[in-house]
Amino acid sequence: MSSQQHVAILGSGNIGLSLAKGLVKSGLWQPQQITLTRRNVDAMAEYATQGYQTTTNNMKAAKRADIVILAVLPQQLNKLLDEIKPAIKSEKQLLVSVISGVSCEDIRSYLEMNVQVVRAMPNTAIAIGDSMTCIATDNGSVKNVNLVKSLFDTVGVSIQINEELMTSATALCACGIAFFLRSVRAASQGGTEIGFHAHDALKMAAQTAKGAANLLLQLSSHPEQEIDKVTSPKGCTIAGLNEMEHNGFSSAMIKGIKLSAEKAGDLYKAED
Ligand SMILES: NC(=O)C1=CN([C@@H]2O[C@H](COP(=O)(O)OP(=O)(O)OC[C@H]3O[C@@H](n4cnc5c(N)ncnc54)[C@H](O)[C@@H]3O)[C@@H](O)[C@H]2O)C=CC1
Ligand SMILES: O=C(O)[C@@H]1CCC=N1
Repeated sequence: MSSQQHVAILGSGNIGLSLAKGLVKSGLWQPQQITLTRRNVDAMAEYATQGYQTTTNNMKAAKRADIVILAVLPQQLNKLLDEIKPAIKSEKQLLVSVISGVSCEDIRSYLEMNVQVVRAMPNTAIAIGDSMTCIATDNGSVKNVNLVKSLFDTVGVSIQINEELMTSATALCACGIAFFLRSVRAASQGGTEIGFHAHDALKMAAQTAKGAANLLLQLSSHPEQEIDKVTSPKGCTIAGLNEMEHNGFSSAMIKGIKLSAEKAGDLYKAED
């Protein structure tokens, strides 16, 4: 990463601040190369003491930056674009948006400018460097897509997908964190009912979920292949698993993901 490059993160909330921390932790970026904006500058005081530039002035932050990361909520985007429009030069900045439901073309047409836009959809595990991030563009150069990929590779694993799949990626990976957390919570509630203190049950459920995910990631195997190893004939696992399926376990997850994907596609349109 060039030591001359500067990145502005506009809307430094959960995702924006986690990304900033990841970039610095990677050693590829210095805090001095990163400007953070937020409406309440006091909420970034801790970051200012670490050397990040902090400001409420989006226009100035965008003007100075080579990479401008848009990290506000969908309903806050148009106001932000109005603020930064005078600072954006299509030949200078690369815009990176993590905003759900907003296409690259939505951003260009609002700005009335042919600037390069790359979208990135991380999840909140970005805070611990374990995000699954999907990246897409309709006009970004290969060099810029690789640059954005390298930013998000510092905070987890990233893949490039077609832009039309970004709302699906939002549901599966960004919302997905909540779905898996709720299933861990439900497992811990079951654990408490069968005899464990709540904090023990939660730890046991979370570590078991981590082990299950790692079996798939490390062995590159299929869930059913691993499930077959657990389900002894006439055993207790298949009894529990079938009971869950009779109650709609897989169906509930599939329906929830489909609904989230539909909703993700409507988040920005709802603001028009
Ligand atoms: N939370 C999540 O799991 C994920 C969120 N996203 C997307 O990332 C975006 C940000 O989400 P979060 O970080 O969770 O939201 P957040 O609400 O924590 O952060 C947004 C920040 O933007 C600030 N802000 C609003 N208007 C501003 C303006 N004009 N200038 C400067 N700052 C401004 C707010 O004060 C807030 O701190 C959203 O568009 C969301 O769809 C994407 C993937 C995952
Ligand atoms: O719930 C939401 O709308 C945001 C986008 C993806 C995760 N959280």
